Amino acid sequence: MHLVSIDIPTLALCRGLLLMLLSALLWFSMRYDRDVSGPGFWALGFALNGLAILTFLFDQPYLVPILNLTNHLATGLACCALLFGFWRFNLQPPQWGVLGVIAILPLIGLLISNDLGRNALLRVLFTASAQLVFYLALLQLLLKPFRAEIGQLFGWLRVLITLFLVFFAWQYGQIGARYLELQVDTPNVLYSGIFGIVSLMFTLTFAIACIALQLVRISAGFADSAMTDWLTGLLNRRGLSMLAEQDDARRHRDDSTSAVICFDIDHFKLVNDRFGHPAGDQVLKMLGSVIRSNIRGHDIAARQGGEEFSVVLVGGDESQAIQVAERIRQDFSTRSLSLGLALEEKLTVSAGVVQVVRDRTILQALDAADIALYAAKRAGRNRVVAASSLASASGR
Ligand SMILES: Nc1nc2c(ncn2[C@@H]2O[C@H](COP(=O)(O)OP(=O)(O)OP(=O)(O)O)[C@@H](O)[C@H]2O)c(=O)[nH]1
Repeated sequence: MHLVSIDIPTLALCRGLLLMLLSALLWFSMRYDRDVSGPGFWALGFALNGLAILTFLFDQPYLVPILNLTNHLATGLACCALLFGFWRFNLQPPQWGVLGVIAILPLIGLLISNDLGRNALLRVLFTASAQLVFYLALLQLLLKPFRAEIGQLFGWLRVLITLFLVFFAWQYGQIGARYLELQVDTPNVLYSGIFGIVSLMFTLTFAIACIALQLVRISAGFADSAMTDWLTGLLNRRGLSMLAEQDDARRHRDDSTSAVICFDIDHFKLVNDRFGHPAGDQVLKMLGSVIRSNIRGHDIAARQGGEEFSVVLVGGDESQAIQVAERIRQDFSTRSLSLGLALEEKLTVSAGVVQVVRDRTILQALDAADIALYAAKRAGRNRVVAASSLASASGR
């Protein structure tokens, strides 16, 4: 009994064309992305997938060998491109062995089925095995999102793939049973039709999920650049305020400390006046890189504007901050020589240091560090002054 009548070529046409369309959309989205390699491979993968499916539209006997070859080659390469795209997207190294298996299994299936001439089922089973390897590799890859924003989408994709794998196992389990000439009593046309529709829905949802992943990454990139200083790559004032708030909440929760340092390049105006703004920019970039190389990964570094930089030593105290500030001060004056500016003296920085006391915020501590910084300037520059030393001096 036929409950529904499903026209396989029409289904193939819809699926092939929709995949091409989604591939074009992914291609288009790459205009807004700095790292285009991941989505570029997805676009290629979906286009190849579409091409493989469109081969089902033709049924002229003389075309069968070339269509079979195209279908198998395109299916294997499509899975490789999609997987490779996920590796690139997730900033992980590709596993070439897995790609090799996925690309070669469908071709082996094609060769064996032609040589043995038994029937087309063997060929289908080899292609399905390659796809199974692809889905399993993908499931494993989706366990490790490279940034928090995409974690939820990765979770949804895992659920989608797992559900599809159930259908996949059911369909190809039946084909395998037929190949082994086991007795399976199923209305195959209807079931293949249902599998065709499920497979269509899955592939389209999968392609749309890739577009969504790409959009989330693009918007996360925009958010990052709104918080980043264009010249040094450190945080800007906005980024600093956001992370400072997070650190305030953490200290409140853990009842722990942090320390802040403010830096200002001494007589920086002279550099601009004598060597021009581009040379001044070089000096600012260098201080940014000196700071970055002297703090730990979870510390916060920002260029607040002009030649003023600040650092939050997360979980640090005043004595650690003095050490770090001293290290940066010395490193900066040594490395400034490498810029080759014809200055009579080395370039130097002054710094103000303060420990963030209980019930105060990082932004309040930065104001106190600024006062210490200007005390360092008044005392002759090229030195580190702790806010606590000012308080004890004024208390005396
Ligand atoms: N090249 C460059 N210069 C900048 C930038 N932002 C601010 N400046 C310059 O930084 C200089 C700051 O000068 P001042 O505030 O007078 O300070 P200073 O010359 O460093 O003197 P002291 O801080 O008292 O040691 C000005 O000349 C600004 O034009 C920037 O993004 N690039």
